[in-house]
Amino acid sequence: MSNGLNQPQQDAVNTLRGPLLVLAGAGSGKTRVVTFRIANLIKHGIVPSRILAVTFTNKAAAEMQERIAGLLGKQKDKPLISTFHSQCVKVLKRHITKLGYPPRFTIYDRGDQESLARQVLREIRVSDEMMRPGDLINQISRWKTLSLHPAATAQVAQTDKEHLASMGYRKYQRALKNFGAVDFDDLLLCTEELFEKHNDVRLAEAGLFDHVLVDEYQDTNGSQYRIIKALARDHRNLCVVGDDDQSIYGWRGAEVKHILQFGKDWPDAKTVRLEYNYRSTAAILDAANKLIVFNKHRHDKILRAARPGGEKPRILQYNSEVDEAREVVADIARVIRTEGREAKDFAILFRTNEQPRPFETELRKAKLPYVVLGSQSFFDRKEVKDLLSLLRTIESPRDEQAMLRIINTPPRGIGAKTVEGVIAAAVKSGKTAWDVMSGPQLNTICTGATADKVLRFVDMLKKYRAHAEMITKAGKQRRPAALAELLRQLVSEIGYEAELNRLYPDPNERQNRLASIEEVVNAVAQYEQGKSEVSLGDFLDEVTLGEREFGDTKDKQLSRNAIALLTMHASKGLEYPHVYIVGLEEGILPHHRTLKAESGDDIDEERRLCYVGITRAEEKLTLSLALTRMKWGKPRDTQPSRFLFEIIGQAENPRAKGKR
Ligand SMILES: Nc1ncnc2c1ncn2[C@@H]1O[C@H](COP(=O)(O)OP(=O)(O)OP(=O)(O)O)[C@@H](O)[C@H]1O
Ligand SMILES: [Mg+2]
Repeated sequence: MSNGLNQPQQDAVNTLRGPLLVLAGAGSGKTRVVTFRIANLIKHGIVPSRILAVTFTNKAAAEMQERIAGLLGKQKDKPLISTFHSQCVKVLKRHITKLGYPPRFTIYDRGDQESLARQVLREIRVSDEMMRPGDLINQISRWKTLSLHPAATAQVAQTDKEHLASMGYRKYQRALKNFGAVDFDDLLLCTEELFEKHNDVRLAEAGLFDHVLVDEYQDTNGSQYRIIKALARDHRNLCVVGDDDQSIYGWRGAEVKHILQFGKDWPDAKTVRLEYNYRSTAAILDAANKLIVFNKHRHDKILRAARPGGEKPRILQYNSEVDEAREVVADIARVIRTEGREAKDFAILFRTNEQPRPFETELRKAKLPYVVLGSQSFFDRKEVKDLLSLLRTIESPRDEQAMLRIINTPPRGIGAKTVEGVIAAAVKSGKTAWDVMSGPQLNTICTGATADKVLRFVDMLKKYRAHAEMITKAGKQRRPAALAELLRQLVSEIGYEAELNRLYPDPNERQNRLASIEEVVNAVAQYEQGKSEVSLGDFLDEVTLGEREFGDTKDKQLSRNAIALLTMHASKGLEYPHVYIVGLEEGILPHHRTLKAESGDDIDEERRLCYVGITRAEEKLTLSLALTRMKWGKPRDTQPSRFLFEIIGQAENPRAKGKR
């Protein structure tokens, strides 16, 4: 072994051309191979910016960028390390007009999607009891991850509910396009469609790179799979790494078959297997291996511990979820105190988003620093949404969701009646609400005084739009923090502070709200730093894609040294010395939704999720459960998760028997 790579790892890193698959278990150094291979390609003269590496999360992308800088030193020209979604945004920015969208499109987040769904359901007269906006969005997303367009869903819909959803989907999609907006799934679908229908676009985009590398390949869905294929088809320099045992996004349309059939798509592919796990001790790895053999349909794989020995995982039972939270936190505090560990060495892993609450309470009581990873609560604050909507309206006036949110916030005398009139006129004439508001039709909708108010609003937006465009054009010549300054002016011109005073009589609350506005301004200023060209649209995209965060950001908190609270889904690829997996109960892990399903496939995915969780631990793993848990305000008895019995060897494995 040299330079920290074992023989097969070196083999992969030194394979500089052609299709390459690294199929290997958790912690075996797959991500390390991707990173070292990029560095090696650069050493062999590949221009860094002609290398594209795709990862699943922004955090993974940032970590990889850092590791490469560590290997090569800081360089000006960098490889492009990106998530699927960010890369698609770049493609769409260059070519989306070919699909009939405006060049400046908006990306809808979950909140925007739901409010549009609410509108659509109202239009087709579906009540909340029949279908909630969230249900419609989930169904649409399921269809989209299968690359089904509205027309196709009318064919596959079977139940009444699915037929309604199909109708809703058609309306939803039409409205999105009208507003010049796309949702997260569309980012992938539209890119796929562009590549499929416009070969010139595909050639131009594929021609930007000589090498494509993909981490966590087991979790690619159909669109992602086809996008990657389209990008790598000509140069064939495609390296994918993954682990079929860690495929945990089947519910989002990911298909393990993509990784298992890599050799069929690329017959000359070289396959490398890694058999040593460098992350976890043998005792932890043993638990993981005992669990995962219970799954059907596995690719046989060897995974040995490079770190011998270690402590056996602990299994702890508590009377209630409150006890569980208190004792886990007390345990962490004890280890920090007596073993000289730091807060950032710990992670508490959950199955559901509701679980962290009691833990947060206990951590606060214990005055331990913590960070909840993967939560977006800051963006859900009213004042932050208001401000971002205002910026979005300035950037892209067709974005009706954003405009309707702020047309009368703070109140400027444009009532609901006027708004309804504008929308009705827009629908009737096939125009956007913005066209109606800024055209002669306005006078037929409202009285002169109201029309004046609308016009003043329109003019204000136009003024800021022109201002923002000037800043973009000025490039490097712009004043420092020019966009942040624009935002400050805007906040003052609309009188937002006075509005806060009116809404929140409590001075503390007001101060809080004001602070989040300040954070948005700060974020804009940070975005501008060191960029040669800036634009409002670019900033907003970064925000929506989660690349840019505000407030007490995760990064800030992490560098502040904090205990990580995260779901097992979000923990993919990460590692911590001490890991606590909590709530190991039937109904939580495996999740109750999967218990109903007839086929065992869903349970298998839950088992893989548990496997992902266990294999995050380097030195010490603690599994815990509560014997009772509150349901609708009453404590209910629980049952230990079947996975616990499997781990400790007290479950019969029908598959192991069948094999012998
Ligand atoms: N040859 C090696 N020598 C020493 N340490 C190694 C070696 N290969 C990998 N490691 C270390 O093992 C740990 C796991 O590596 P890495 O994260 O690349 O694994 P992975 O296969 O991507 O895991 P996962 O499946 O969880 O994504 C890291 O801390 C890495 O630095
Ligand atoms: Mg990895």
